[in-house]
Amino acid sequence: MLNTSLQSTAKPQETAILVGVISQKQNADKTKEYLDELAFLAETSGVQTKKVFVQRLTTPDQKTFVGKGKLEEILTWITINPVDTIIFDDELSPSQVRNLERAFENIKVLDRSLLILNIFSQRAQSDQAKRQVELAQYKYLLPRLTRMWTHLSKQKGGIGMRGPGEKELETDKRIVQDRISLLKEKLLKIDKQSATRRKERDRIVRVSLVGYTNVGKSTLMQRIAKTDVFAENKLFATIDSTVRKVVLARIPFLLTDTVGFIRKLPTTLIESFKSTLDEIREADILIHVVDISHVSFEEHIEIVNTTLADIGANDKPTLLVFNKLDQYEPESNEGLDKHLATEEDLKINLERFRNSYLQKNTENVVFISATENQNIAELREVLVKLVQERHFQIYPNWDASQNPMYDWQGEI
Ligand SMILES: Nc1nc2c(ncn2[C@@H]2O[C@H](COP(=O)(O)OP(=O)(O)OP(=O)(O)O)[C@@H](O)[C@H]2O)c(=O)[nH]1
Ligand SMILES: [Mg+2]
Repeated sequence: MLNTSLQSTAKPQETAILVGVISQKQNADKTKEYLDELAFLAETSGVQTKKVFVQRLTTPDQKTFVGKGKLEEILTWITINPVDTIIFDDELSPSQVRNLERAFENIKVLDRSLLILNIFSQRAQSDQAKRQVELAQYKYLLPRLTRMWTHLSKQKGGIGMRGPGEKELETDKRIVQDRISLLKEKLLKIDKQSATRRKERDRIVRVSLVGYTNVGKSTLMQRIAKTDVFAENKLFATIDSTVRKVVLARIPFLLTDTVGFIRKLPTTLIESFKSTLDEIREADILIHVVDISHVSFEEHIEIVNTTLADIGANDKPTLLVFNKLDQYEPESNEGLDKHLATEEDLKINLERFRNSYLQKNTENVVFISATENQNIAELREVLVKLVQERHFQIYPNWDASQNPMYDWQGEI
């Protein structure tokens, strides 16, 4: 009895199928991994993946992303196994969206960008972040203002719905354009305020935590700043930056937790989040956190470095922190079998990573586990060294004993 009553009241979970292509640019392994990540993104926004479809194509089909045959196959599958949503791994062009919506009547058509935008809109807390996401959503939708628009706005609840989609009346491009201008104006005002606020903090060393999404930035922030910062095993747990004042070895500095990066981040989102990214651009020191237990951690490092270069923040003193050491499975030097790996292999693996990244101009490499408290003391030592260097550049005559206000503050 209890079971049925529970079932009848619980809202059924939204379901989806995912579609990706193996192309000249993206081999089978990569595609599988991207689709795993897409499934994680879907899960993060409350959608359960029912099936994944993949097609080999030189490049994605211009009209419908996948070819005719594959489209038929998907349609047949859906007839037997109805789902709410179909999610494509790459950003769809406006005409692809139109064609796919014609093919998949009554099913929501989403792409990776829209899914990410949706997660951002669910998670944004501050006025600034909310408006930034809204702006990105409008910019994304403007060239796609066709059936998709009304389609989204007519749906009751579910993903792809928050933000602009809710306002059914605003189906007119002009209204959307007006809204974009208004949002830009408001954001400009907020920007000016935060620029002033940042200036006021100018004379204190600023450290920013950066990295791919879900690597443990917020968890590490908690370790260092001993505060409650929202950390969760979901993508994009942090959208708004959090700033904390920290004192280590009697040197005060500001520590900022920032939004994680991901591959194929919608371009409209990067544009709208420019001022949030200013926190990173204006930082004195970066702590680049990496999840060493992730199979693609090296690619993640590349993506983060490219994004940093894009926003002009790639020339800062950086502390490279390999996190989740507790979950890392070293490769055995006898072969690649991870089950045969020994403590010695672990050391050799880590040494290899350290050397390879030291060569790539990163002076400081630390291996830690933020949750298990492993090697945090070593991290602290390196961080103190970097902060001190910068601090004494700003205050050549700093004398901690003359600044007793900092004495009582906590240290890790
Ligand atoms: N096993 C293990 N898990 C960790 C470690 N550090 C963090 N995690 C877990 O990884 C998940 C993500 O951690 P967060 O701190 O939210 O990661 P983040 O980088 O802030 O993520 P976003 O804000 O989404 O970009 C959480 O479930 C953490 O508990 C670690 O050292 N070991
Ligand atoms: Mg976070």
